[in-house]
Amino acid sequence: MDTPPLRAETREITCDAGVGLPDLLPQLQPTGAWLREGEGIVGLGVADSTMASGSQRFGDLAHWWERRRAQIHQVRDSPALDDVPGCGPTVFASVTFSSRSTAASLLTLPEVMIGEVAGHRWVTVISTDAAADPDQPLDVEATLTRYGLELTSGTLTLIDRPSEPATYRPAAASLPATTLTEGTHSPEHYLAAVAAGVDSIAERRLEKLVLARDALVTADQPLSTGTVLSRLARTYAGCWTYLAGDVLGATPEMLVTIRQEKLASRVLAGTVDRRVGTEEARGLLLEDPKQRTEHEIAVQSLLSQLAPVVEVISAQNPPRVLELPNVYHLSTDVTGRLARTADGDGRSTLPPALLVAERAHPTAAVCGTPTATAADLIPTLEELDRGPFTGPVGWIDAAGNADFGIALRGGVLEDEGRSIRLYAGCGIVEGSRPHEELEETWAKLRPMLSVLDVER
Ligand SMILES: C=C(O[C@H]1C=CC=C(C(=O)O)[C@@H]1O)C(=O)O
Repeated sequence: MDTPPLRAETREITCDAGVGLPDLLPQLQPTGAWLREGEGIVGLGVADSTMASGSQRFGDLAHWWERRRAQIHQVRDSPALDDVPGCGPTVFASVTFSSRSTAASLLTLPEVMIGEVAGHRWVTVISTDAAADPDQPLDVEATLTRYGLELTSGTLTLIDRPSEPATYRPAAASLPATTLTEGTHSPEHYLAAVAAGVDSIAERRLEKLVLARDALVTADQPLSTGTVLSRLARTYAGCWTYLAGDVLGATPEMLVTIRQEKLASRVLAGTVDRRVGTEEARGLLLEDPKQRTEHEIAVQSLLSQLAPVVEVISAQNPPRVLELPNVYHLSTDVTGRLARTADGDGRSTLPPALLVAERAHPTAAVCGTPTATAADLIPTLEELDRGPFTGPVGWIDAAGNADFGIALRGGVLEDEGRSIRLYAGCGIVEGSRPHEELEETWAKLRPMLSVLDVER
């Protein structure tokens, strides 16, 4: 199919003093987001997009972006932005956990992107007007106006911004009243699924598997996605707050970060509720063989799955304890270097980011060991289509840099944003107790429940 070439213009900007992306979000209707510690990228509108499904979904999406990015004519007003990851035309990505999911895996190229990374701030506007004269500059200001933004002398503001920048703070931005209801199954169904998983482990059919459940939050009006993301980005600032398609949340787990040939990952497995004190939690995680085994299985799965595409890879050892506002996790950071291969013309190339993510997915933090046995057993016991939950979520820029988190601690918007289906799961190993795992799912649902103002 013939697709028209796209034009992209990136401009360096400033914002009012003290105003960052989380302050702008409640007034915007983002179509993509990726934020950590107040920095990141937010997308508005859609310039182009694609969907894929089945076992070829990673390859199909990778192929689309390889072709599409080569068709974008880029202009930048500042060389300082040249090597900033995520700057310029960037797609937001969400890939389903299972190749058998009925949900779509997708890439979205927004029409407008606002970014802030390492002190650099910018807007990128992508022209969707195929009939426009390619020699005429893009009307960046007019495009921004359509999204409620104003760019004057290089300063980006909301058109109807509050008179005092301090009142950008979204404390007052409210959400409609919400109600929590049971998901696809009852909590008893989850207890039975975990008990059956423990039995399969006792029969030595597998060593570990991750079992999830869902819960539904409904409202009488559409939920403001920008407000939900802004709240997550503030409360869970150390996590990666994400939106791609209909999936959003704040994940603490990084599947792969790619910066040219450099690769990094953060593996989490092993959890203790934050209601326990720090010293006690450290003991419960670092000195419990069950938690250490569950964690080690997840680290080894990532290392062995990435082995074919890396030259060098190493994992921090021993793991450390990561403190989040809702839970503590055992955490291992992994770093490595991607292997170059020769393409058809003999040029040395790096594997596309989506194909690296395909290798890494699914780790035993979201599936199990052996992977194929766990992947077969999970749908039988969960009786759930996870859709994008526990799949890779993030972004890829035109230079091939990418961040793919694991879509955890989040949910999928349904009914035109009037409801959101939340998901949480737990790693099951020998000795796991169903009631403790059910309680752990509540701790993992807490970030979303709290930003949605849901009392449990
Ligand atoms: C499957 C989830 O978490 C995974 C990631 C970190 C710790 C986990 C655990 O301790 O069970 C899970 O493997 C979830 O948050 O829904």
